[in-house]
Amino acid sequence: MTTTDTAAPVSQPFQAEVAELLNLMVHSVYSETDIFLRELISNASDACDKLRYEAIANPQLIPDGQSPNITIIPDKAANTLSIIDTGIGMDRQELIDNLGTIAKSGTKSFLSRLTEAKDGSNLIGQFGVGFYAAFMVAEKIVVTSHRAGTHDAFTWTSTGGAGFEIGQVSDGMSVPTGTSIVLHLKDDAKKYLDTYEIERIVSAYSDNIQFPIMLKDGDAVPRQINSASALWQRSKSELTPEDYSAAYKSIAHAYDEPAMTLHYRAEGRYSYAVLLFAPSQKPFDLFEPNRKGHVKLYVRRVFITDDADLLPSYLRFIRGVIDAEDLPLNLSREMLQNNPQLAQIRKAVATRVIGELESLSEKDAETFAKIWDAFGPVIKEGIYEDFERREKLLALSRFTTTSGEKRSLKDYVADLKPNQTEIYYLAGDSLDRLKSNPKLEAAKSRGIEVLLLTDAVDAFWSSAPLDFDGKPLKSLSQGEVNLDLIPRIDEDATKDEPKTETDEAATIAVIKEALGERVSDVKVSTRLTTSASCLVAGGAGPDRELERMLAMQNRGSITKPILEINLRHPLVAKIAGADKAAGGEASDIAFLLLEQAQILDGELPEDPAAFASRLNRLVLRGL
Ligand SMILES: Nc1ncnc2c1ncn2[C@@H]1O[C@H](COP(=O)(O)OP(=O)(O)OP(=O)(O)O)[C@@H](O)[C@H]1O
Repeated sequence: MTTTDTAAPVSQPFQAEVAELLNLMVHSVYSETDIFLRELISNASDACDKLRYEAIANPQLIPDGQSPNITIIPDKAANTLSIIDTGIGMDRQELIDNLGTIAKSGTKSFLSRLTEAKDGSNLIGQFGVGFYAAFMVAEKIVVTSHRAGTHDAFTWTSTGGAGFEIGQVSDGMSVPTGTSIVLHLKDDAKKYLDTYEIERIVSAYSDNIQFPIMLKDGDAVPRQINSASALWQRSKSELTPEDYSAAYKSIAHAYDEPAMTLHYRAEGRYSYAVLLFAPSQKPFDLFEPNRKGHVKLYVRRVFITDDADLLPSYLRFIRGVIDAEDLPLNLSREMLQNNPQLAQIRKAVATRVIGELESLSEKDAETFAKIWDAFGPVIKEGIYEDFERREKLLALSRFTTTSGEKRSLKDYVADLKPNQTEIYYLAGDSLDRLKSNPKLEAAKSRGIEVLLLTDAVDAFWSSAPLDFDGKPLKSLSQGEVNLDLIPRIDEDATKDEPKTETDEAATIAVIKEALGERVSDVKVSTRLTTSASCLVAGGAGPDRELERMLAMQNRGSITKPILEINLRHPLVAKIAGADKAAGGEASDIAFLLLEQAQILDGELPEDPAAFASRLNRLVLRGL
């Protein structure tokens, strides 16, 4: 390739995060340096995919007779390893943007984890860091690229320090379209010049790349070193678990093992092949706000887009390929959204994925638990969004409850207590706090199981009116909860409960008077057995946890709660005989009932200083 520059190259600094990442790569003791080749080959393959796609509308982008390929050239004399593709190429700005910045916010957060981790280098292997991995083996990298459809070619050169240089090739048209990446290898990376090593890595990691990978060793005729077949088009019986694992890693650019594999061919009105995987590890972009999926759409083995939203957002963790036979190759954006065949495929595949998760949960609970731990909070978004599949998603869901972990609603319903007709839950932000929340008392005293919901998404889906197996889901911190029909199992405890004859109406009136506008109502609680008070939301409004979360995101205000009191509690009983003047003992107790309930819900009293002095006053009086 001609790399003479017409003008002096221009230096550009790396974005701060890139510089930080490179620093880590260069100094990392990470031993799995092989991954660099895999990263460069997958980028080359993506570039070939993109060119083939653009050429559907614009066939002259691919010269006659040329089929996309990737060539690897080790040059022992020059101590360089080149990876050359005939893909889409990059223009000047794309070189700067793609190889000088980190666009994905997920990568940034990965980076901070890398920096924080004691042995961050292990994480490199888990996530892959794309192109920049090449700096583990190269002291200098020269990229020469010619964007298809343009006349110019540019070079990008870096030694991995603070920045890179951009130059222009004098005769751009002498450079074939595509990208060549020349790695000037570090002394300890010379093994990558051995053809044996290259073949080993390609067959381990990149055999599934759909384009031929050619190895050109000196003057020998280049030979193909991968099988270059679309694995999803092969029949299941030909494939081993290792084939699937390799395909997953190569299609998803992943480093973990797939926890679930779904491979089938749909025939009938529409024909298409499906190869989908559920990862076993949480990818770092799972909670990007765009909630984009990662399933690639192919049409007759030609990559079309990875942006077709082939699965609902709550299945965005699923990776893989759907290859349709009967769609036109030149699918426009509108067609992607409105094509009835794609709509049909979307629906059928989502149902299949959920079905597969269902059968995995029955056949292999341990593997399903892995998927649930990593992606449960995402799947639960579907309970809220996918009305049609709500029941199925609820059935898939696993919960930590007062009876144990990983409980399904089916388990819950099987253990219902006599006369129990509802499924109870309590939402909050910490499991420990929920476990000690007084709102559980009445349920506990009857041995009733309660779902403890601590994922941020729980407050949302549980706000929809839901039932499972005909049993409505009911929050213990909202509206009326009456468990009186369900027998108590702690009869001994009830014997010890003080039988105080508190005047209900008078006590409530005193508390109301003291708290004024702070609460919407004061009621006698059926939820409490031992604690003095708790706060609940009115029956019609949202659950308190949801309100609190929405308020934190400035999406609504908190309505006034209802204070529920336990008439049997000695503190409540004290009100009757206490000084009822404004600011007197009765008022102090009323405030204390409110404020301790707030604290138990994980909130702070509105005026912590006043809270402290009231508490001190009461304690001193007692002493
Ligand atoms: N050979 C290439 N041809 C064309 N573009 C390339 C090539 N290599 C890299 N790029 C561009 O540079 C971008 C950054 O590459 P990089 O490998 O760092 O991340 P990525 O491929 O986007 O992500 P990941 O590898 O983690 O999935 C790519 O998205 C692509 O746009």
